[in-house]
Amino acid sequence: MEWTTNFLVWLIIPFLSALLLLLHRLKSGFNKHLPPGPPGWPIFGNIFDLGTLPHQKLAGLRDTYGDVVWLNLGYIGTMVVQSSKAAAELFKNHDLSFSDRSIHETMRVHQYNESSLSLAPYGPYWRSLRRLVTVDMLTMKRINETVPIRRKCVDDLLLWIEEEARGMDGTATGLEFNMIGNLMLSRDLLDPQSRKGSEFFTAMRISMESSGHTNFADFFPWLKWLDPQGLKKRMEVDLGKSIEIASGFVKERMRQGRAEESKRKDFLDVLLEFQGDGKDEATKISEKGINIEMFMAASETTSSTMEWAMTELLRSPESMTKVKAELGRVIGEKRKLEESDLDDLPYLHAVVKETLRLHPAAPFLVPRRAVEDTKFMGYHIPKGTQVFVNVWAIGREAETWDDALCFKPERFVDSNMDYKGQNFEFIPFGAGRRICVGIPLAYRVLHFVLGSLLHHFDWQLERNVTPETMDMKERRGIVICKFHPLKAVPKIKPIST
Ligand code: HEM
Repeated sequence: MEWTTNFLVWLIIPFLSALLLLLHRLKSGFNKHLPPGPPGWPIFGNIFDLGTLPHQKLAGLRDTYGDVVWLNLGYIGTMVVQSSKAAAELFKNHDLSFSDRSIHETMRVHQYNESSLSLAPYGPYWRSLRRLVTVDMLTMKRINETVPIRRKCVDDLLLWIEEEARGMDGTATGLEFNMIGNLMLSRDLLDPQSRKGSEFFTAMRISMESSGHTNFADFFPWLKWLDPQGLKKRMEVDLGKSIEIASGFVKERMRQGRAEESKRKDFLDVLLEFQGDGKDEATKISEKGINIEMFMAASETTSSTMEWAMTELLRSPESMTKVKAELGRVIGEKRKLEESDLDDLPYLHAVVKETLRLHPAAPFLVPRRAVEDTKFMGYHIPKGTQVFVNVWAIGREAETWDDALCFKPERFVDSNMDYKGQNFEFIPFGAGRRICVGIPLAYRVLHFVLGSLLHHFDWQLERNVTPETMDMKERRGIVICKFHPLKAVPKIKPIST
């Protein structure tokens, strides 16, 4: 009896899936002019074409299918933009049509997506959240007010490295978390005394990894309730833990009033004040949403960029010598790098840009979604299509970049090319309406932390590792980190403080 039931279930599920899929594709433009793409499997479509590192696998399809590729990921039609030409067309002429977000199932746990800026559907709620963040939180004034906090974090880090002499392994991530923690909550999340801080950090890390996995429930909506890989369940636990800890911080602050010791407003104060006004759509903002979001959006992106920068510099001793020579010339050996020095360090800027070109933290941006049926480069793109802009492929396209695969910061030294969304060959922070809101903060953090690490120490590879044999493998996730964390050995230089 049980056998018969199982047999019927396994017969009916694929049949129903195929039928629903066919109806869906007919309705959403199957018979219209979609971009070309690989043929795919029945029912599953192109899910298996994604491989373990989809940005790399899809970049390889450009030669066969051109600048815009179509994939059927189960039920979800997906357009992949693979060239700077197609990206320019998208952002200059169709930004509004592709300004929605595609939301993965794991991001729905604890209603996370409902109070998130990066996942908010394009509309009035997104606009008011975005205004809150750009006008109140991440302004130049606020970033300048928080210089001493970053100074203290970097000093602690330098001291810690000096004492432990343990190299970079895990350090950049820790530092970044610490820093954003301070900016958001005036709190040292990585204080070794703070058990809550380290629990928060671990839970967030696992959440980020879980949300980057291929989840069949994203491609077959009727599997959502089943959560076949258990990813949503795992996310519920880990994100739940992060939210609980962050909410604890918020409640504590509400009890205590503003952080007495600094007398400076931090972002959490801004948020709490804003919630009080009650006139705006975004009054719905809950402590869990925007706080967790800022940790997620800011921490892994900046820390993985720093790790890749250090990796590339250790692989390219000539660039390492040049960047250290510039720091030596501008700062000298007698003092530390300050944020006010950053404008005088063009080679350091070029190192960061070259790193973002080869290793954009979010290789598909944050996936977009078509708000309406759109005619794009002669193709019919149905409403609801998921859109990947493959910035990893764009940063390596041979037509734009000489020696595209080589790390050569010099290419940016006398160039006006910037990552602020105007040069479509170089869009690691995205472009258009939904461009990253954190660019001004990321700019400060990346240059200040990397510059300080380079100026304060001489870095070497571990024994038995050479620039040629260094491991460059990527780990899949929402943010592309190094698969094996970088291990580098610091040599302390005598700098008077
Ligand atoms: C190296 C550092 C960073 C990189 C590479 C990066 C990259 C990105 C990318 C690619 C997007 C999507 C853009 C698009 O769809 O066009 C994005 C969005 C976003 N980023 Fe960043 N980011 C970084 C740092 C930060 C920081 C420091 C913060 C905040 C403190 C932040 C907050 C956000 C938010 C809130 C969004 C969503 C914006 C929206 O949907 O309107 N990011 N980021």
